[in-house]
Amino acid sequence: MVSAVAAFFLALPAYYIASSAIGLWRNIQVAKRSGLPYRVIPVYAFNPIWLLTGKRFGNWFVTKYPNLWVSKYIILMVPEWAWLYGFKPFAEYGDVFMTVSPVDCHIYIADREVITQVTSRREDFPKAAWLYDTVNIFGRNVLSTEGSEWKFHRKITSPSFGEKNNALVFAETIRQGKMMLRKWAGEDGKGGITIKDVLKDTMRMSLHVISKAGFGVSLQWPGMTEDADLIRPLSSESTHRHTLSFIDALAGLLHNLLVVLVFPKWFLANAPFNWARKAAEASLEYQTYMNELFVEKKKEAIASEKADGMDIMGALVKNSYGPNKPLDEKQKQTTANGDPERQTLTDSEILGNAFVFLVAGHETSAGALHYLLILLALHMGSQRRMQEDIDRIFGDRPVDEWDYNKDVAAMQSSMICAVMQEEMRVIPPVINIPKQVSDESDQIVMYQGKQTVWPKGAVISMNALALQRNPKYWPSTGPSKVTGDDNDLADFVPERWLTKDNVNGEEAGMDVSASKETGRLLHPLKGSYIPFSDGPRSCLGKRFAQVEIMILLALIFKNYSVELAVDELADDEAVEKMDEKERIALYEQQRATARSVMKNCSQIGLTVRIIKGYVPIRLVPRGKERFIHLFEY
Ligand code: HEM
Repeated sequence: MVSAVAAFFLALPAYYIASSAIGLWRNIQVAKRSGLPYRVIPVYAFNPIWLLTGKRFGNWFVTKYPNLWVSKYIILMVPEWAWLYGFKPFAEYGDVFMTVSPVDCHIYIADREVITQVTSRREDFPKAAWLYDTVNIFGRNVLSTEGSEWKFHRKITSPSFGEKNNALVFAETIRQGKMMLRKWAGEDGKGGITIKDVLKDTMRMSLHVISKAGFGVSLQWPGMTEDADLIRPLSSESTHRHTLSFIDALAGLLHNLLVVLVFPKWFLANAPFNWARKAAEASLEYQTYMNELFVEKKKEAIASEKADGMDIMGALVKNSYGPNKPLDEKQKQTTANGDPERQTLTDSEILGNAFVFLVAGHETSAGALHYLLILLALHMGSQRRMQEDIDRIFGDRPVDEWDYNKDVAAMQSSMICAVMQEEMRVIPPVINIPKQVSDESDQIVMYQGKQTVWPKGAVISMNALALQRNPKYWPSTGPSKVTGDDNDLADFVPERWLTKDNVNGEEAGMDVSASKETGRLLHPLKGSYIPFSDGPRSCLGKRFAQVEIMILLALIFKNYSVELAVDELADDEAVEKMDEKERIALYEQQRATARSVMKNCSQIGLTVRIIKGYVPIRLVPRGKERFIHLFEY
């Protein structure tokens, strides 16, 4: 008996090695047939044990022994190599290459023509929808579905992201931005307050905007009004006794998103851990609030109220229940699959879509704004140029007179837009946008003028970060001032978007003609700029996010400059006594610290964010800067 058990355990590793070797051999044959350059990686990069240990060990090895032949194998196995090494692997292996492991063939792309083929041939290269299965917990939706079901969701949800909603985003961002400024610059508006957890506040900011523009619920910042965190049902018909406020339910759910998506609710609710029960509570409270909102919106839709300034969920409910609803009640109960006639979403689908708007629109915008504030504190010249454009566009007009139609159009051809575009070029919130080759058949893709055969079912990553640093498509303004590299494509240089300053554009193959959408800003070649993805499955909330980010930049930088806070190096009194030279040296020291913190990013959740440390900043009234005016631009 003992020897049988021992034999079994001895056989296990042998079986594992043999099956891995056979899998690897098979996948190498597939890679050879494809005609793509490929690299063999002996361990599947998403092996859970490797995922936990590989980043530290792999990155240490690759950094310490970059020229060893083993490093060339390890580099593509290091979890998050896409963030850590940027364009480097593509410079070495080509703009499209395949990794071959015992488990799969995975295709990575940083070539704009290939990206355009993948994004435009939607049925040949569907979304890897299985990656998003878990976000169906509150109902099926536009983010997680594919095929005819996705088409249906997209058709119904797109109109609710129209201009009326964007105007609502504009107005609500101003309202929320004013409250955030009161927190950051103090009630007297004098600034000088060190803000440590910038991301926490930008998260609150974007959550409040989506709460109003997505669900029609107005929220206040803590301490701004008495009923900021009031706990009350959102429907007069509800008798539910809430235990969390609406904002705490949303924030709690998003904070525990991975846990809620992975574990069943009954398990979390009964688990012996406080964090698990809190996650279950937030999820239940969120669901109850949403059901209450739904009841109210249905009443409004039936009564034909709130035609203007409609929030996204309100527009979806109106489509299903309003007087002009396309089809009858019975059809709402059927499934979308194979039902091309259907014109309205079911109740569960409306709630499912509301949830993904919250998830997709919250962290992405908040993260971008967080990075923007730090990058502008690091790049004082760009900050100054943006402020000049803000003055030109808004002049002395009070904020209440800012106008959605006029001002957004003007911002789109200004340094405000350049700064935003550049931030998403160097740090795209979603680094690897996932696709797959259709399960039905292999697909032919043209790469560098030749046919390549992409094996059916293969996973694809469109690597936005490497693509957007590819020197074939992007003009460098010179050697990097940060790293000394021979181009500055990994650096934040918003000026490269201003066509009149862009001397390298044509040489680098850029289409430097002003685009219709962005006026005098650089118009990237098709497929070379994809922070919002591209093609029919690109981001539904692109304009929503752009309006939100640009108007916030204008609001903050109209009256304030943003500087790095130096509290950890010197207190205010010490800074006061310093001469110019000492201040410059101090700020340079803090800049170096900020840069090293910013390297410590990771895409653990949905988007990239700093995982260790933080970069504190301060708002300073314009004209009263302590540091940044001392630097030459
Ligand atoms: C800076 C902000 C944002 C960025 C960078 C961004 C980026 C993206 C990307 C890369 C995708 C494609 C994902 C994939 O195919 O796997 C996507 C899809 C999507 N985004 Fe955004 N997003 C942002 C803001 C928003 C906002 C504010 C909303 C809604 C309020 C939103 C709603 C969506 C939806 C619904 C989809 C799925 C579209 C479909 O599959 O048809 N996003 N976004």
